[in-house]
Amino acid sequence: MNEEMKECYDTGVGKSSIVWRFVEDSFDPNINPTIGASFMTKTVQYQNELHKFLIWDTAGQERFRALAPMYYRGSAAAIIVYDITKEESFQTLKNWVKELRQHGPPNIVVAIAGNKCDLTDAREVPEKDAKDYADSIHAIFVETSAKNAININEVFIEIIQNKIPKQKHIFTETRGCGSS
Ligand SMILES: Nc1nc2c(ncn2[C@@H]2O[C@H](COP(=O)(O)OP(=O)(O)OP(=O)(O)O)[C@@H](O)[C@H]2O)c(=O)[nH]1
Repeated sequence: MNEEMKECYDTGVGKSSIVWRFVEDSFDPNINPTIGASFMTKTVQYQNELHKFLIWDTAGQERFRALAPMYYRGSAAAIIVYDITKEESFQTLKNWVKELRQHGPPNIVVAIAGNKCDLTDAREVPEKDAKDYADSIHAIFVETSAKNAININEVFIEIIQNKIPKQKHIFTETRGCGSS
């Protein structure tokens, strides 16, 4: 991990909630923080083909951040999550992008998810700023709400459209610090 990742703001951005919404179509307002990492799978049909996602949901707490490379090293795609109501989480995300570029697989598909878009009154990160940043690094970008099921399936469909090989892992993370 680099020096910039000392400050970690990726816990609680909604990584697990996004995965739960995608895999189980449910939402738990009292979900516990992830310990270490959790693993889930989901198969979706898209344009007459089955695509199986093997998803590592990494922990956002700083004490787990050193584990992240174990999960992203073998991954075909990474969903990096920030909270649109927390500017710091967007800055942390940029550090994660740098880390993935430096140490991740060379052709990893990167998707940026600005989660909690249902909390518009508390927004701190303008959608345009995040979209411009994502475009500048050729990443997929969507604003999501795990709570209201907004754009959750769309993130994964966009990853399929970016032509990741079948049966590859997905790594979700939020940071610039660790993952979730
Ligand atoms: N309003 C709103 N709350 C959300 C949303 N997604 C998650 N939350 C809430 O945010 C809190 C943290 O969600 P988690 O899914 O545990 O976040 P995480 O990023 O996995 O957290 P760590 O496991 O600590 O890294 C929980 O109280 C969720 O209910 C969302 O889209 N909208």
